[in-house]
Amino acid sequence: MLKLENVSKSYNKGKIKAVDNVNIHVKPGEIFGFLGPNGAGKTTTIKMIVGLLKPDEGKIYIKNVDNQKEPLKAKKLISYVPDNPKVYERLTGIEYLNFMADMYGISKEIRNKRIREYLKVFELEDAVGDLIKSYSHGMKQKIVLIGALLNDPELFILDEPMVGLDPKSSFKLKEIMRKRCEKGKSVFFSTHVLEVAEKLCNRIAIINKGKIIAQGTMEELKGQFMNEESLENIFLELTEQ
Ligand SMILES: Nc1ncnc2c1ncn2[C@@H]1O[C@H](COP(=O)(O)OP(=O)(O)OP(=O)(O)O)[C@@H](O)[C@H]1O
Repeated sequence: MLKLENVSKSYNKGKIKAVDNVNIHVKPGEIFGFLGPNGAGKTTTIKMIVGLLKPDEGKIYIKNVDNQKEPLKAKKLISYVPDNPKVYERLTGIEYLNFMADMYGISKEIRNKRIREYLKVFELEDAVGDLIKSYSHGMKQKIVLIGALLNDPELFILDEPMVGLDPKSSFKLKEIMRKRCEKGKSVFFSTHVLEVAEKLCNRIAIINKGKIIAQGTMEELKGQFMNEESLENIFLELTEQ
């Protein structure tokens, strides 16, 4: 579903190596957690996957589509929720959702069904006619999530999705992630919340100083780190070296 091959990216004319020869493979039907301390290179990696940044080296494939060679074809397969969603504040919720559906060329019938369904899930039905600038931070996050789900993406990519969501919304999002994966679709998300990653993810990669320092299922990681019981211990041992 998603393959990163020897991907690297530097900032400031090579002075900061944000992502260093990263290899990641996400399979269909997987929830994949991308973990790492602050400044490890998570957002830079995600921005390269979604086509907002160009890798200095390496290749990224989404369902075997090279995201540099065929960017539009690759973008049709994904949806992206950034860590700090900037929404068009002068649109109403429903105008924004229709705009997103137009961008992906979704028919009226399908979009109306999906919009109704997700507005109900995230309890935004009453606010959808109001301007987004009147929304709380959590409501803005939820409208962006709904917008990103409208194209029913093969690969759903989220940067720190749980931050700012209340426990109920966070629970609903996790349910949506699980259901998508049951249908053979995939989710790739970064998080600092290790308990969420441990419970939710089929596989995990840990990045530190731009390099992947561990990748596998929880069982595989526990096998590698025999003395460590929890993901938190493994994470701390690896990232404090
Ligand atoms: N636009 C930029 N210009 C220069 N350096 C940058 C830029 N964006 C990120 N960096 C640097 O690249 C490295 C990786 O940053 P990145 O934002 O990818 O990490 P992150 O793992 O997402 O961090 P966090 O968990 O704090 O969001 C850091 O050293 C950061 O300071």
